[in-house]
Order: sequence, then structure tokens, then C-alpha cells
Amino acid sequence: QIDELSPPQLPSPASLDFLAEVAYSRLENLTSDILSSKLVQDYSFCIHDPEAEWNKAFNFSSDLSFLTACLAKTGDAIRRLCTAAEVEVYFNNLNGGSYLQPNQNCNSSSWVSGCEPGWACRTDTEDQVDPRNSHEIPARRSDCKSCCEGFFCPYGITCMIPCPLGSYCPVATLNKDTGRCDPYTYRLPAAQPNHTCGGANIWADARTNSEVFCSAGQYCPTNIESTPCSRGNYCPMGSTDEKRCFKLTTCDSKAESQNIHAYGVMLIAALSTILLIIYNCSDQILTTRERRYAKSREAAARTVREKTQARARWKAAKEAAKKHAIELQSQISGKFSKKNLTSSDQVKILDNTENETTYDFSQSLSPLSELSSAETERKTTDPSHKTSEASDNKNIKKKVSKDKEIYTHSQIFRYAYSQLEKEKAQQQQNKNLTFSGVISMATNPETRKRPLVEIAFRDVTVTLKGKHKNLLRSVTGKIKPGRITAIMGPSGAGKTTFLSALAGKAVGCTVSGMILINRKSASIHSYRKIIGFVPQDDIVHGNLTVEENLWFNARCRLSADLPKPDKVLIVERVIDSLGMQAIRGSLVGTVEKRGISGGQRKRVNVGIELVMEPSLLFLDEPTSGLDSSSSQLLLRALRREALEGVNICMVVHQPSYTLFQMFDDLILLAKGGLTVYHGPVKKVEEYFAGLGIIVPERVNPPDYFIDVLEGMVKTSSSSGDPLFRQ
Ligand SMILES: Nc1ncnc2c1ncn2[C@@H]1O[C@H](COP(=O)(O)OP(=O)(O)OP(=O)(O)O)[C@@H](O)[C@H]1O
Repeated sequence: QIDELSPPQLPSPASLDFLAEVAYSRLENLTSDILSSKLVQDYSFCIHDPEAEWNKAFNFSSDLSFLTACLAKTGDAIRRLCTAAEVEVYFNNLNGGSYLQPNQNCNSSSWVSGCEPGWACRTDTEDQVDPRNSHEIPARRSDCKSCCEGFFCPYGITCMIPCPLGSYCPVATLNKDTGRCDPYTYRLPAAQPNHTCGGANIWADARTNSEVFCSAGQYCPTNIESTPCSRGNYCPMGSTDEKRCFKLTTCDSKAESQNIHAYGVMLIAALSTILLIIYNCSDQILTTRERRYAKSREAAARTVREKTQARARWKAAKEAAKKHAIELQSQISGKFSKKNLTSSDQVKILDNTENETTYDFSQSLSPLSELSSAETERKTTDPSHKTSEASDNKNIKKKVSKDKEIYTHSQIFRYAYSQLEKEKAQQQQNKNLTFSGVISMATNPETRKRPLVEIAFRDVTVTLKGKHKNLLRSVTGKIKPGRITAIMGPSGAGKTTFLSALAGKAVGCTVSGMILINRKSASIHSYRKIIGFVPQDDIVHGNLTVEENLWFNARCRLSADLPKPDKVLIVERVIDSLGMQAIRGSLVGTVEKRGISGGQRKRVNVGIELVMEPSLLFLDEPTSGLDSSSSQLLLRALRREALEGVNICMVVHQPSYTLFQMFDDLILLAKGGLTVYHGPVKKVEEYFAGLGIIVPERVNPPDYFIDVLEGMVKTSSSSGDPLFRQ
């Protein structure tokens, strides 16, 4: 039948192209509307570039099989195709957003079957209608039939428009249950019982209707074919071909999209695994690192200890040899000629040998000992070396301290422990120093490391803001560097208030009087970098170990320019000085998680202030809750700080007599913030005795003085109040 068709009746591809062009140009205006329409928004996930997709959609299929099929069905498809004028009317109506206005072929007087949705008629004349040049709507009322597959025939128009690529326009079938023409939604006209379901009509409301597209899960290579998407591929709505799914995604047959959820799940699983690995490994890495550090620290400490012991043994042996040489000399004097060695020669030899050994020893203690062996060899063989050794060493040390990278952990620890040993030896020597000795040591620029701070206060009065209540009255005195001052008094006497006033931390109070720092009237806040304050309450991090707490503070509060070996030295010194070696790796603990003991916790509190190397240290009841030996341990550590010239001032409650004697000065306050005594601890008993207050035997003097101030003990002077120095 197709073969019988004469060539002019077959619409040329050019005609179809022209129709597409017209449709396309009309749709350009529509595109922006359509792009923002619900239709596109709903499916935007599968349309990567909506504009391009739409443009593509209005390219007509080059496969004209739908047209030949139509010719076979109608025999005169060319006379049924819409002209440019009809297409324009159609799209103008569509553009206006209104229902299609029936054209002249479908007005109320000339309504034909082709005006129904899905139906079309041929032109009334036998003349060839040139779709390209026709500007008038031709009369088209003859031989009305259902619209061909692959075309759409809107309501009110009696011609066919080819469906664009990506759409699927089959001929409808009647659904007896609903009475509608599937897959479209129109009904058969009621007055025409012989009328069948026609072709597509739905371009009439393309902006709101998604049925125009090839449905999701199917692909339509032409607008008359719809094929289910095969497994491993996916077909979003309007597909003309299948799209391959990515690897690792599951695409069943008729898949509308790639199962990207699988990607999401896999990504989450991978991330969780990585995080889990990092979490577990980080814990393990930290533990391993800690262990490694601990090992190198212990090894360094052992080496230093052994060297110190060896040195002590060598010294003892040398002393014995010296003694022996002198004895021997006296015994055999006269028996040898003058050429023989005198005892002083022997001693000289011993001294020389000792010097050499000392040199080796210091080399081994120094972090520089691990410098290249060639360098060491050069030093020992070069005769000029020894004279310039000291200056060389200094220069290299300077260089080394600037260049932190050449230190390994074991070198750093060896350096720290050898320094600590030296300091201990020095402290041993200075153990019996008098106050003036300590001061001269602290002021000696060779040994002094920290600036000295002296605080003098005169008539310091603290008044509660708004209430005019005096918490402290006219307290006068001085706290000096290198000394430990205890502030004592009954509960509520104003000890904490006094400490806070001196430290510039009195909140909600007015402080009057004069406070001089190093004899200058200056704000205490400008000295805050060298002032430590240990409050009554904990300031430790319970979830960190003791060492971590100290390091946290060292890193935050010590100068960033300070080389790491020096920071290690400071932290190790504090750990050593407060006797925290055994608990350095223990967790401090929280309410939920038990950690170190209360006494150890107090020491950590003090330690985190000591790592900043303060010149002035205030402590509010650091020994409260500690037994006598723990308190003494803490006081001994503070004493070592005082030996370096640190000015220490602390509130203390009920000290044992031994502890009491470890303080240098005492400020005794009575209730109402009155000063009872301010002077050396050694003279307090004498002072009270002068007032007729004699401490009975077997009574702890500090306890007795507090009892007197509390009024619990009657004394001969109780009534006269000679006690208070206002
Ligand atoms: N901000 C404040 N508001 C109200 N009263 C205050 C304030 N600060 C201190 N006081 C009062 O001042 C007095 C002294 O307090 P402070 O804490 O200095 O005493 P303390 O001698 O340290 O006592 P304790 O030994 O019991 O700790 C107390 O009676 C206290 O109630």
C-alpha cells in the first residue's frame, strides 16, 4: 500500500523540519515558563540541563517510520498535517496558558469529528497545501479519523502535529471501567457512538502534564516505540535511549534512576570505617607514643643517675687517693730524692685526671654529646680545642637551643634530667643558706632566672560594694621574694579576701589603701604573666592525665619562643619537685570517673601554676584536706621555688607545728579583717608571750592562737584588746 503512494503525497523531511522549526520558535517563548513549571521541577533530578533537554525534545525524530505508518493508515497524511498557521494558533493558545480556542474549523457552526481530542481531518480541497507558506488556516473538515500514532491532535484543531523526540504518542484505547481513552485522559464524545479513541491530545496542557514524555523506566527511540529499560541501565522520563549505570550502583530493569542511595550508604560506611580506624589507631598511636616517651625518659633518668653516682664514686675515690698520697708522702719523706714526685704533684695529677673525667662526664650529660663522633674526635685531639672549649660550647649551645630540630626525645630528656641533677646538687649546697644568702643567690644574675617581686601594702581596706561592710581593715605589711608567707586566722576572718585583694582578684568589693609592687605604684594586672594564683577550688582538667594538665598549661602560658628542651625541663622539674613521677600518666579524674587522690589533685593544682615559672605565687588553702606528710611535701616543693627567689603567699588552715615552722612569715587576721600579727614565724610565740598569751605545753601554737582569736580560750588580755593592730 505504501508503494502505491505517489511521491508528492509523502511529506518531505523538509516539511517536518519546518513544522519543528515553527513549533520550536513558538516554544522559545514558552521555555522560561515551562522551565519554572512544576513539571520540570518535579523531574529536575533527572534533567541535568533542563534547557538543553527541552531543546533536544523539540528535535523531531529522523526516523520517519511513524509517518509512513500514518500514510499507510490514512493514505493522505500530508493533507492532515497542520500548517504553520494552525501550529501558530495552537502554540499561541498554549503560550497564553488558556484552554485551546477552537479554530474556524471547529466553531459552533462547523463542529466536526476531527475537533474532538485525538482526531484529525484532511483539507477540503485536493490542492497541495504548502505547510511552509500557508498563512491561513485551511478548511479541514473531510474524512475525519483518529490521529496517527506519533502525532498529536489537540482538541479544537482538526489537524496533526508530529510529537517531538522523547515523547510517546501511541493511539489510545478505551478503558471501559473509567470510560476514558488510555493513556490519555479524554473521553469519547457523548453524541457520537461510533467515535473511537484517537491519538494523543495531551500537548494541549504540556506545562502541567507529564504524560507527554516517554515514561520513566522506559525509553522511546521514536515517538511510537516505548521499550522497558534493561538491567544495568536507567531511563529517566523522556529518554530516547538507555543510560548506563555507574559501577557499584544497582540498576534493575525498568530503573528510573541510578540507585545513588547505595553510593550514599557506601560513603557513610566508608567514612565510618575510616573514622573508626582513626579513632582506634589514634588511641593506640597516642599510647605507643606515650610509652616510647616514657621509655626514653626512664632511660635518660637512669643514665643521668648512673653518671651522677659514678661521679660521686670518682670523687670519693679521688679524695681517698689524695688522703692516701699525703699520708704516704709524710711517711716516706726524705727517703726519695728531690726528683721524685711530691704529694702536691700527685694531687695535681689527680686534679688533672679529674678535670679530664669531668669533661667527659659533662659531655655525656649534655645533649650535645650526640653530635657527630668526628666532631668529638676533633675536640679531643686538637690541642687548641680545650682553651676554646668553653666558648665553643656556649656558642653551640646557643645555636642548638635556637635550632630545636636537632634534639631527639632522649636527648631532651637527658638534658632535662642532667639539669635537674645539677640543680639538686646546688640546692644541697645552699640548703643551709641564711635569708640573706638566699636573696644574694636569687639576685645573682648568674643563677637568677626569674624577676623578683616584692609587694608592700599599706592600710588596705576592703569594703563590700553597696553594703558598706568592711571585710578587711587597714592591713599593712610586706611580702618579700624568697620567702613563704602564711596567712592564718579564724574562718571568715578575711584571709581569702586579703589574698584576692593583693592579687587584684577581689570581685564585688572596693579595695582602698596603697599596694606597691617593687616600691612602685602600679597595677598588679600588668604583672599577671609572672603571678600565679592557686584558688581554693580545682582548676584541673579531669579528663587529662597529670602530665597532660601540666603540658597544657606549659604550652598555653610559657613563651612560645622558649625552646622545647627548656619546656620539658620546666615540666619535669615541677613533676619531680611535687613528687608526681608515679602518677604522671594517671588520669586526674572527674565526678563520674575516679582518678588520682585528693592530695595528689591539690599538688596538680599547684603544679599547673608552677609550670608558668611565677615570681609571685598566691595559694588559697593548698594544704586543706592533706595529711601532714603530704602538706610537708608540698611545702618542701614551694620552699625550692622560694630558693629561686619566688615570693610565696598562702592561706593555710590548722597547720601542724612542723608545717608551721616551714613558713618564714605570718600574717594573722582576726574576724572583721583586723591584723593581729605580721612578722617572722619564729617570733610569733615571743610576741604573744609579750602580751601575756603563753602557749600551753603540748598545744600546737597556731591552733592555740586561732582559739584565742575565736574567743574559745580566755586569756588575761582578752578584755583589753591589745591584740589588734589597727
Ligand atoms: N563577695 C562577697 N559578698 C558577701 N560577703 C562576702 C564576699 N566576700 C567575702 N565576704 C564575707 O567576708 C568574710 C570573709 O570572707 P573570706 O572568704 O575572706 O574569709 P576566710 O577567712 O577566707 O574564710 P575561710 O577560712 O572560711 O575560707 C566572710 O564573712 C564572707 O562572708
